[in-house]
Amino acid sequence: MTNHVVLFEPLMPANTGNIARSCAGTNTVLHLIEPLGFQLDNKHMKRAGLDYWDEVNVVMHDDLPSFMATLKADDKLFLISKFASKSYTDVNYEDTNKNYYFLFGKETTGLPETFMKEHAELALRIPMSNHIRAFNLSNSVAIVLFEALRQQKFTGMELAHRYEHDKLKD
Ligand SMILES: C[S@@+](CC[C@H](N)C(=O)[O-])C[C@H]1O[C@@H](n2cnc3c(N)ncnc32)[C@H](O)[C@@H]1O
Repeated sequence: MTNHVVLFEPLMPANTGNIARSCAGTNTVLHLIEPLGFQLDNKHMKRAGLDYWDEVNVVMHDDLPSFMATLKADDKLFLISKFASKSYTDVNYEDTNKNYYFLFGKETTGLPETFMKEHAELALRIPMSNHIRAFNLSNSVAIVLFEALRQQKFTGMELAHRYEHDKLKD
């Protein structure tokens, strides 16, 4: 079982850097669908991802159809979009034999409308008030990813760690 975060044409390097850091910390594969709005060596992206960029398994895709062509019959794909009427919490992500792919839209225009309509049954919303247009992309990734990880009982992650200088222990 693996979790996959898929970013459709991300524009802002700091968002992708933050998401790369979250992926490194959760053993999640990061897929980037081109074109990107920045160079992968952008200093803002590197800074947001700090020293963690080398720890992330990054897979590049030329475009959305190329990414879709890599999916296997058993893979579970979800479109993460405010336009969905089903909540991301109303899905079971527990099956540890499956690959879960969470596809997020670009910061300005989200996912393409025709693609959304073709796969409407796969769309999931993060509940939100009407005071904002949408959540930030990297926050949206963290919200959905950690619900999947919670249901998977944080498999492969450390629930506790003994640090050399530990603020809670001697
Ligand atoms: C800044 S939002 C883009 C908003 C854009 N106007 C749109 O049409 O989706 C960037 C991405 O974050 C995710 N996102 C933000 N808020 C969300 C919400 N309430 N529910 C689900 N996804 C959300 C989506 O993947 C979205 O494409």
